Amino acid sequence: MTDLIVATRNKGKLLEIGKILEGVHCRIYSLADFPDLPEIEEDGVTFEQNAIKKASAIAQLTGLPALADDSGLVVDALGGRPGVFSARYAGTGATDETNNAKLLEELRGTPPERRGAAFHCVIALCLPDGSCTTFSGELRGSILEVPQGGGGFGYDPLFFVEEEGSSLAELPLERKNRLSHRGKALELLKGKLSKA
Ligand SMILES: O=c1nc[nH]c2c1ncn2[C@H]1C[C@H](O)[C@@H](COP(=O)(O)OP(=O)(O)OP(=O)(O)O)O1
Ligand SMILES: [Mg+2]
Repeated sequence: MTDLIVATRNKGKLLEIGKILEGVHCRIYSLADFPDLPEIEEDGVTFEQNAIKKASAIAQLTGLPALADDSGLVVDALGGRPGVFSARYAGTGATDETNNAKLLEELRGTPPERRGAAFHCVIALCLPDGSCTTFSGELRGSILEVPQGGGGFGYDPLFFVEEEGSSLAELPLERKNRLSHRGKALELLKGKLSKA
């Protein structure tokens, strides 16, 4: 494989994925290289369905092997919500800020021992012929009561990682990549690429 397009509109994800793929012998494109591509509707009910939908649509439209990431936050006390709806948790026009505010609001009064959560990530790699492979990763942690740190994106300032004693937003990108749901899924993908 000599070309690969990373099919995400999320700049935080793109940065993390780009760093992990640095050593891969492949020319890496992003959606910015193809400004006319349409928005792909994420109407699947699982991370896997949405990842495959995004990657296969972009592979078809560009004629390039495409990689997509579908990920989200699964909160124990909320019965797994926001899950696949993480990006739209606070409704239409949701931003990282409004999503984080809604999460704090929904967990108000929930004690630390019941604030467990996990990030899930499914990476799909699809070829223009329609064939797809998926890789997944998970990271467990808990939801803080007050945001901590200025790095990362999304729910990072509220996601506390026990082993690090800090939120994901307090970790340098490379350290986050080493332990994150996305990092784990992409390492599996890299293992596969190196044998391809
Ligand atoms: O490491 C992470 N650190 C913090 N937050 C995260 C992370 N990973 C996923 N998330 C959150 C962000 C967003 O609210 C949702 C992903 O939604 P998701 O549809 O997969 O991505 P997106 O719409 O931002 O970009 P795109 O679909 O173009 O790849 O979960
Ligand atoms: Mg999305």
